[in-house]
Amino acid sequence: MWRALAQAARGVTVSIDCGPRGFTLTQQLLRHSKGSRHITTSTSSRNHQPPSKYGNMSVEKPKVVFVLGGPGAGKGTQCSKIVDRFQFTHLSAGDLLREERSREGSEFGMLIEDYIRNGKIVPVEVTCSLLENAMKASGKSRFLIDGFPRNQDNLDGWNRQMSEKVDMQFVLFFDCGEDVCVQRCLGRGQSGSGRSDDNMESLKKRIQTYNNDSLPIIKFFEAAGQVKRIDASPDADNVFGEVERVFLASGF
Ligand SMILES: Nc1ncnc2c1ncn2[C@@H]1O[C@H](COP(=O)(O)OP(=O)(O)OP(=O)(O)O)[C@@H](O)[C@H]1O
Ligand SMILES: Nc1ccn([C@@H]2O[C@H](COP(=O)(O)O)[C@@H](O)[C@H]2O)c(=O)n1
Repeated sequence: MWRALAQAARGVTVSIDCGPRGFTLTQQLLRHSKGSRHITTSTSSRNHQPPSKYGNMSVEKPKVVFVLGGPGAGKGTQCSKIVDRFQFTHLSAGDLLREERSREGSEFGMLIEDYIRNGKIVPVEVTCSLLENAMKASGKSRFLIDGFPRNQDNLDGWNRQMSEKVDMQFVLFFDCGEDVCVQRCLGRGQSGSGRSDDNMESLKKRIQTYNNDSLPIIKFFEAAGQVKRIDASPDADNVFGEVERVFLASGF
């Protein structure tokens, strides 16, 4: 079982106790932060994204939109459309974890696979470091952070490590019934997603995690007036119509 032992100043270096051998997580992850497959950014010249000032931390903070919703609600689908239309870089926490799981030599591969297959939330020290590394590596300044924060541990870790370094705009919440979510994930599995969690057994656990751990986080943001709720049950183009309205109204 993983246990966070300590977090150094500014949350950059994190030591994780992973069984008998200790190691420094950020050193492990930083070596592999360049050229990641999970990053999708607009290539259209009309959507040219201003260069980031994140590297030297001296000027404007990067803007972040959290994208939340049940498994299969359509977060990734809508993020691709937002990237095409607005000046954002898409970072999926799940994609980053899958990439780290598959990386040759990763110390975390088997543990991440166990968490994903069982629909559990990976300790924030891993996920938040992957996100921060990807943000820095992108050189961009507007981020859709998809599938994060997913539980209280995610939120607490983000607040320790990242909240003061970024300018969080709002939470984009894709609200979708459980049955629709399940059918979409099963359909994605049947279409060859190759995901080890697009099956009924994993989905039951993912939905339980969503209801028990993720919904309270969405409610927390809602109470703070930070949630933009989108009905995610219509077809993807109609959902995007609503998403577009939200981004335009928010000045993007
Ligand atoms: N509005 C929609 N109507 C019908 N199908 C959709 C819609 N949005 C997405 N899908 C399909 O549902 C499946 C899940 O979509 P997507 O991967 O975008 O969801 P997600 O919320 O990112 O899922 P996860 O959290 O499991 O990664 C995909 O096969 C996608 O093509
Ligand atoms: N913050 C997160 C996000 C995801 N995970 C794990 O990855 C699985 C798949 O996530 P998707 O967003 O791609 O559906 C999820 O079920 C978790 O096991 C996580 O641990 N923390």
